[in-house]
Order: sequence, then structure tokens, then C-alpha cells
Amino acid sequence: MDFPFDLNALFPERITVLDNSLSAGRIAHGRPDPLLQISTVIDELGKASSKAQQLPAPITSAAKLQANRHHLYLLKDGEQNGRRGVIVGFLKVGYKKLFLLDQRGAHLETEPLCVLDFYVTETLQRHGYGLELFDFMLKHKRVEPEQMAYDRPSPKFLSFLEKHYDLKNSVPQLILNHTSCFFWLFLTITAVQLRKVPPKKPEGEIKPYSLMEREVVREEQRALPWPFVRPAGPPHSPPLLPSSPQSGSLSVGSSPSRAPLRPTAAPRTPSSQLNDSCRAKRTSSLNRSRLSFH
Ligand SMILES: CC(=O)SCCNC(=O)CCNC(=O)[C@H](O)C(C)(C)COP(=O)(O)OP(=O)(O)OC[C@H]1O[C@@H](n2cnc3c(N)ncnc32)[C@H](O)[C@@H]1OP(=O)(O)O
Repeated sequence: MDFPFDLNALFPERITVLDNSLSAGRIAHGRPDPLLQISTVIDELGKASSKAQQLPAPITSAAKLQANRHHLYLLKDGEQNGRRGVIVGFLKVGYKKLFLLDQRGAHLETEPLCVLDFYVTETLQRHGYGLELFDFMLKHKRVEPEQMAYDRPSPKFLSFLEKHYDLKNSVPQLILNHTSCFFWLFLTITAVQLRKVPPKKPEGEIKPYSLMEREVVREEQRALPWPFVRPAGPPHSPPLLPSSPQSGSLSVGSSPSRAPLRPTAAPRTPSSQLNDSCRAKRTSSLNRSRLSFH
């Protein structure tokens, strides 16, 4: 993606880390960072990313970055476009406080680093740039991919995670927070360091209905999307978090590092809540992403 200004002057490094200050770190050629140009780059990337993901509105923009404590990693190729450089892609991450519900409706609170947006220019995809960005972020944040949460990853991103980080057997964890409910975890209890929070107000504490970021995705579908289809079983056992009745663990698949959790919350019926709150948040990707869930 090229721009009518010198990206090498704007972003001296190959990968630039931007935060809510929108500062590219160094002062380029003795000038202060031109905020307007940096904002233009972020806004255009946000639009391209939302288009690629078929979202109705960008979830990344300069204004959103300024308003949140996220980090945006920007990758350029400084040799292209007459040595003025092109933007190759970006990766946006941030910490999110998430509340998970286990099968018995007990709340577990965690605050993992989440991948919120990720985009490589169409013509440059499958050239290893995504991996370069992601690896840079992992080192910068000193985190492992399996410790992170993923905000409704696209099929391409799931394929990416499986190919480069062997993250398969993924199970979308239905997670309730104040902004979103389809974060996916490749859950290892010790990795995300879940801690149980006592249920204070069983009916009113968690409000997953507010609109923010991906919540701009409008309701497209009334039924719960796969794999959250309500089973024919009793209403107190919705498939929120696959958990072994034997172990009581929230972990999934054959994860070796499960720590037993002993939820103490009184059983409740979150399925009706989920029916209302979690419809069609990027349901198209969920429906498309029928990868192997074990
Ligand atoms: C939480 C979120 O942000 S979800 C949104 C993720 N972003 C998108 O879906 C936007 C469109 N996609 C993209 O921008 C890119 O494909 C990214 C960011 C997902 C990956 O960046 P890339 O530079 O293509 O990744 P990189 O070259 O390092 O790795 C390639 C691997 O990614 C996956 N991948 C990349 N593009 C595709 C594609 N078109 N179809 C299927 N898999 C793909 C594959 O596993 C691929 O390996 P393969 O070529 O051997 O099949």
C-alpha cells in the first residue's frame, strides 16, 4: 500500500510500534512526527483490513488507537515505490479483561493479550510478512502464541496459526466481557492464568451487550452460530467452555497443563443470555471456519 508521502521519513524502522500517542518513536529528519500522515496510514490500513475481513466498518483507525491502550505494529518495505516505501501490513494487540463461563455458569476472569486486528496487503500475502510481524510482536510482548486470545480469527488467520505455531485443535471459547464475546483461546489454564472471581450479582454483573470495536458488526443471524448450537440436553449445560466433567477443568482438547478448577457459582442459565448477546458477531467467519475442533 503506497501513499503520496515518504514512508521512510515517517517510519524509519522496518517495523514501527505505535501506541495511543501515534508517535513513530524517532523524530524523522529532525521534524516532529507528522500526525496527520500517520493517521492517514492507520485509517487506510484499517479500511483495507475490514474490507478483507468483510466487516461492515473498520475496527482499526487512528482515532480508535488514540482512545485505547493498544499496540499497533506496522511493517513497511522501504525499497518499494521509488524508495519512498510501501506499507506491507499491520498487527494490533491489546489486553482485554475477559470473563469466561464454564459449563456450570461459574465466572473466571483473565486478562490475556489479544490479537485484535491483523492484515497484510492482498498482493503480499503468503510471503512470510505476517509471520515477520507476528514474531516481532511476540518478542516485543514476551508472550507465546498459545497464551494469547484471538478476537474471532478469520480462516486465513487460523490457518496461519496452525502453520507457523502449530496451534490447532482450537476451540472457540465463548467469552463474555463488556465489549465482545467471541474471543478464541488455545486454552492452557496455566498459560492464561485464569483466576476465579466470585459471582456477586448472578443476573446482572456481566454485560456483554455494549457496543465497541467488532460489536459494530450488526446482528446478521438470529440463531446461535455453530459451534455454539444449543444441545438437546438440559438447559443448565450449554456448550460454553468444553470442560471435562471428570476434571472440572476449563482446558480443552488434550492440553497437558490443565489445572483443576472448582467453580462454586450457583448454576445459572447463560444460554438465553448468549442467545441474545452473541449472535452473529462475525458469524460468517465462524461458520466458514469449520476447522478441526477436538
Ligand atoms: C483476530 C484477527 O485479526 S482475524 C483477521 C485476520 N486477517 C485477515 O483475515 C485479513 C486477510 N488475511 C491477511 O491479511 C493475511 O493472510 C494474514 C495476516 C492472516 C497472514 O499474513 P501472511 O503474510 O499471508 O502470512 P504468512 O505469509 O506469514 O503465512 C502464510 C500462511 O498464512 C495462511 N494464509 C495466508 N493467506 C492465506 C489464504 N489466502 N488462504 C488460506 N490461508 C492463508 C496460510 O497458513 C499460509 O500458509 P500456506 O501459504 O503454506 O498455506
